[in-house]
Amino acid sequence: MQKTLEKTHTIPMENHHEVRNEGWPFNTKYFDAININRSAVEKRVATLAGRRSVKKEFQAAWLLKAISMIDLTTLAGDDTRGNVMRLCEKAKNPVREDILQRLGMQDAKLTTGAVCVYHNLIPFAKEALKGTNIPIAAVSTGFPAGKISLEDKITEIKKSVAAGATEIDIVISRDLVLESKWKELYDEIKLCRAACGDAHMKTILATGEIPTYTKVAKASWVAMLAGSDFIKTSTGKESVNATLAISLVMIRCIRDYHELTGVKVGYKPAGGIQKAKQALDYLILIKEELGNDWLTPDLFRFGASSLLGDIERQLEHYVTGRYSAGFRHPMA
Ligand SMILES: O=C[C@H](O)COP(=O)(O)O
Repeated sequence: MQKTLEKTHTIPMENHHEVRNEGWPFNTKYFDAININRSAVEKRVATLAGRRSVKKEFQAAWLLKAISMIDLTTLAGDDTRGNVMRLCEKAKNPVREDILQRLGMQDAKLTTGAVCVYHNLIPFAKEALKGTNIPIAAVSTGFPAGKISLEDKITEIKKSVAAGATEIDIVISRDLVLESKWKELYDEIKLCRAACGDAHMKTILATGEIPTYTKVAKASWVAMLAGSDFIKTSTGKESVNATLAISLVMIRCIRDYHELTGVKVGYKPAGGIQKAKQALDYLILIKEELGNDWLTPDLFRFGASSLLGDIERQLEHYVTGRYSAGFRHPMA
């Protein structure tokens, strides 16, 4: 039986967002008064999964949408040309043809939002993605710890852009957050943004290394004021990576920044998002807090290495009624 999705989409598939965040003059007045109540945040997200769910054909449509917002990532010490080439093939064809056909989505030209790799693997991604519009994101600025000089950070960014990355994921100096050196942090991020040129910049806060939600919120503000196109939770290498609670804190800052400036900054939770169900929880949170405008690859991405495999498995279950073994959905 064909389970076509054409009439059941609840989220638009097109991207409309074109305006970049050019930043805003630094002033601590925007975030001085922030004081986040941790238990209120945790209570709000704890009820999310119980209160809201996405069913059947809506779920399949949302999962396809989620795929279009994945930064399909490999950031491993043993990355090779071969596994980056395979990753890119998966980014181009994220769901098996027979599953897409049964969903009536074979002509949707579905791809992931981007691929995300280390700098020295950009040429292989470029080769594999030639002729597509799939962006190459590179992690930069001394990823994952950020413990290099600012001069070296700028040089790294410029090299990645020159090599063909159109998105740069930078890591911030966490010590500046820990010591509340907000103006220094602003200046550092602003210089990184200038070095990115036309490449879009996602600023990784590494929230697992920031001790309070209040500091996460303040760092989110500084990153946006300095011109980040996206704010991103984690490198995937911290002991605590993306969580719904941290996401709530960060996306409310995005909402408030939009109210102040009229500019929409994107959001990227990353690290530890492996299951389709988790992805749906994030999408529900975004829809509830920011609205449908943010449910586009221009304003929302998952940073994930293995999420796609589980989503494909759930889609196969939707069309066949059976679960296949995880190894049938290799590479993400
Ligand atoms: O930015 C992306 C993360 O490094 C991916 O983390 P993950 O391997 O836990 O999915």
